[in-house]
Amino acid sequence: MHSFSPLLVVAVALIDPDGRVLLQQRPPGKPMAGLWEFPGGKIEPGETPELALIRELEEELGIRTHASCLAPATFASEALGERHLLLLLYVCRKWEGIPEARHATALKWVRPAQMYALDMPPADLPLIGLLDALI
Ligand SMILES: Nc1nc2c([nH]c(=O)n2[C@@H]2O[C@H](COP(=O)(O)OP(=O)(O)OP(=O)(O)O)[C@@H](O)[C@H]2O)c(=O)[nH]1
Repeated sequence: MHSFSPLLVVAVALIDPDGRVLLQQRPPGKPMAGLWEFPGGKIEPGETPELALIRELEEELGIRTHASCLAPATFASEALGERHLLLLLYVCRKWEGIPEARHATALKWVRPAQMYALDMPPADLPLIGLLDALI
């Protein structure tokens, strides 16, 4: 039987009071360098998705949030090389601190409609319409 071991990734649309969403640009040297993505990363063994996201937000952006501020929004299911990516997307409107690009090349706040014009990972494209409807 074919064994299926998905790559579990958690990501978040941080939404500011103007309805803009934070994207970060993947740095050189990483797969998909230069593409604009939602902050997040792989869920480590033993972590809940929410704790993985809280950890990634601290590491990548230097901001703090709580599980109660993370609302599950949608997910993406997409082939990724030899693996299969399951990307769990949350939305969050409340955090502490000002996001800074600790890992990314750059950050930018964009409205969902503007995302269609940006280079984003293939898994992210189906998520844009949902965010557009949600915000
Ligand atoms: N964070 C994030 N990852 C995404 C998005 N879309 C997408 O396909 N991915 C993929 O999901 C995976 C996330 O892994 P990562 O490399 O960013 O996460 P990480 O920080 O745990 O990795 P590292 O510790 O190996 O550097 C990558 O293969 C990345 O290309 C997205 O919107 N946000």
